[in-house]
Formats: sequence, structure tokens, C-alpha cells
Amino acid sequence: MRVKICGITQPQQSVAIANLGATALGFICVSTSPRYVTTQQIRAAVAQLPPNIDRIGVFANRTIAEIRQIVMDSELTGVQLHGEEPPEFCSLLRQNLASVEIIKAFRVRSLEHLAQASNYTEHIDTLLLDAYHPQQLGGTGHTLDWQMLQQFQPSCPWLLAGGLSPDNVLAALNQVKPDGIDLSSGVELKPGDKDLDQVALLFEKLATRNQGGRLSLPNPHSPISSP
Ligand SMILES: O=C(O)c1ccccc1NCC(=O)[C@H](O)[C@H](O)COP(=O)(O)O
Repeated sequence: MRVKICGITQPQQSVAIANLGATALGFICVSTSPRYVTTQQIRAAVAQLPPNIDRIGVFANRTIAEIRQIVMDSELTGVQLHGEEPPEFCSLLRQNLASVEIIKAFRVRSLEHLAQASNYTEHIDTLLLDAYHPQQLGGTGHTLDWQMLQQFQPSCPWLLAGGLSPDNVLAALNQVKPDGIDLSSGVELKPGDKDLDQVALLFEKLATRNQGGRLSLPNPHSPISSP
């Protein structure tokens, strides 16, 4: 299963978190976030990473030209759209960023709202479901209604986000069957400063579950993901 740890700001933490088992790291390119990082900071954070770790830039309501520039300058392998980007925008971005994973974050307000996710699946690589908050775009620490997601089976891979932590991740995965998970504030000391003990605990918990025999699903864009 993919495990993305988001909101990395410190180079030494990015390597440590990859070594603990993360398959993807997220870098917040939204300037209003307390986890915001510049292109220079991302470059420093990804410089020592093994090539199989996905490097995802998180954007909200930016232009294609702006996203493309940051992707190129920061050597990102994926883009996560966390704003109000419509399906047509995702499609155009995909055409402009060949072989870069396009993840559309959906901040779920209700079951009716969740139904709109199907409008995106043919234009993106991966969906991410996150908690809705009227003032915050992400990193809220709020969980989704997992019961509501029990039947959620989109036609593309999807990641579960929103308030996950070592304490609740197994309960979430008992109810919901995503292709991967995304965590930020649940493994933090303070915004942008990850708690490596909590990250280690997360992977210990996930390992107990993996002993049950589930196979890992790699990112199809990863250079070493082919059989
Ligand atoms: O984390 C932020 O500060 C942020 C700001 C603006 C847009 C998106 C942001 N985070 C996106 C993520 O992928 C987080 O990991 C996701 O929202 C889950 O966060 P959390 O509930 O803290 O685990």
C-alpha cells in the first residue's frame, strides 16, 4: 500500500521518513500554509532521496504555467491539486506534464458531493479524499466519515487522508479499502516538523496489518515499479 507523508519541510526528515517506509513525500506549495516550502527547500529535501520515493507537490488554484515551473525546478514526480480545480483543468495539466502523476484532492462535504469525484477519474491518475474544513484547505487533522466511504470504489486508484494517525489508522483501514493513505498533522510535533517516533509507530502498526497478507500496490509512474 502507498503511504504518503505530507507537509515535509526539513531535508533530514525527508530521508528519515523514506527510510522508515514512506513511499511518497508531499511538499506544500501553498503559500498560506504553515507547511509551505519554496522550490529551493524542496530541492534540498529531495536531493538525498532514493529514486523510488514519489515527490508530490501540493498546489491550490494555481495556473498550469506556475505548476509546471515548480515541477520542473523541484524535480517533482507528482502534483496534488487541493483547490477548486475542475476536471478540464486536470486534463490540461496532464497533457502539459507527461509522466507526472496527477492527484486530485477532494475535500468531502457529503455523500452527494462525493459522487462528483467520478467526473475526475478519467482526467487524473489518483484521487485523494480529505476532510472538508471551511477555512483550511488541508492539514486539518479532521477525519472523514469512514463508514460513508465503505462502498467507495472509483475507477482510478485512491488515497485516504484526513486526520489519520498511528492511533486510528488500523481502525480506518478496517472500514475503508483505499490504495494508499496520506498523513500530515497526525505524525507532527508542530506544523512542518514531523515526529519521527510517530512515523515509526505508524509503520509498526501497518506492519501488523501487512502480516495478514495484503500485497503492496506501487505507483504505476515509479521508475522501479515494473515487475
Ligand atoms: O497541510 C497543509 O498545510 C495543506 C495546506 C494547503 C493545502 C493542502 C495541505 N495539505 C494537504 C495534504 O495532503 C495533507 O496531508 C492532508 O490534508 C491531510 O492532512 P491531515 O488531516 O493533517 O493528516
